[in-house]
Amino acid sequence: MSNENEAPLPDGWEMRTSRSTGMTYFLNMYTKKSQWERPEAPADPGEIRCSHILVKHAESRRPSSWREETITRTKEEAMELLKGYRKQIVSNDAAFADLASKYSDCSSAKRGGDLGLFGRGQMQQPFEEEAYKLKVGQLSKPVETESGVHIILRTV
Ligand SMILES: Cn1nc(-c2ccccc2)cc1C(=O)N[C@H](Cc1nc2ccccc2[nH]1)C(=O)O
Repeated sequence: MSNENEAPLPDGWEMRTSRSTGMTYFLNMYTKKSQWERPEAPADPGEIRCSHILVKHAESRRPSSWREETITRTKEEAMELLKGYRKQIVSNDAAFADLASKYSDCSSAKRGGDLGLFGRGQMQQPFEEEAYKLKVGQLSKPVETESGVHIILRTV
């Protein structure tokens, strides 16, 4: 039985009682791994799944995409475009996957921006850092990487 005075558990954890010993342990609801110590930080989700809309610019690592052979827009112009897409999504005037499939400069545009499942260490650091902060269903603020400027939707 948890003491009602105890602080609530960080996100993603559940308190369980061992059938064999009656001792309390803690279960990471994402990875199903357990531990005896009371967690002090949100449970690491292991792999997550995200979709994104990428707008490249002239300073992008590869200023070319399925949409445009040579991308010449400035970083500022890319950011303005992306903020416009984000506004349409937040106001429900457009669906994320529709805008991604039309305007994203990433080849994942063909899948509505879906990147599939990924773990830490697979994506460029600024992208990973922002993606792992998101709760499922949450849309990020614009994020800059060497590829360009992104908005990220966490889906799993
Ligand atoms: C990381 N990744 N996954 C796909 C992908 C996934 C599923 C289906 C098709 C393509 C494409 C990419 C990729 O790096 N694309 C690059 C652009 C890009 N740069 C990224 C940096 C971080 C996250 C996603 C990113 N996408 C490109 O097309 O020039």
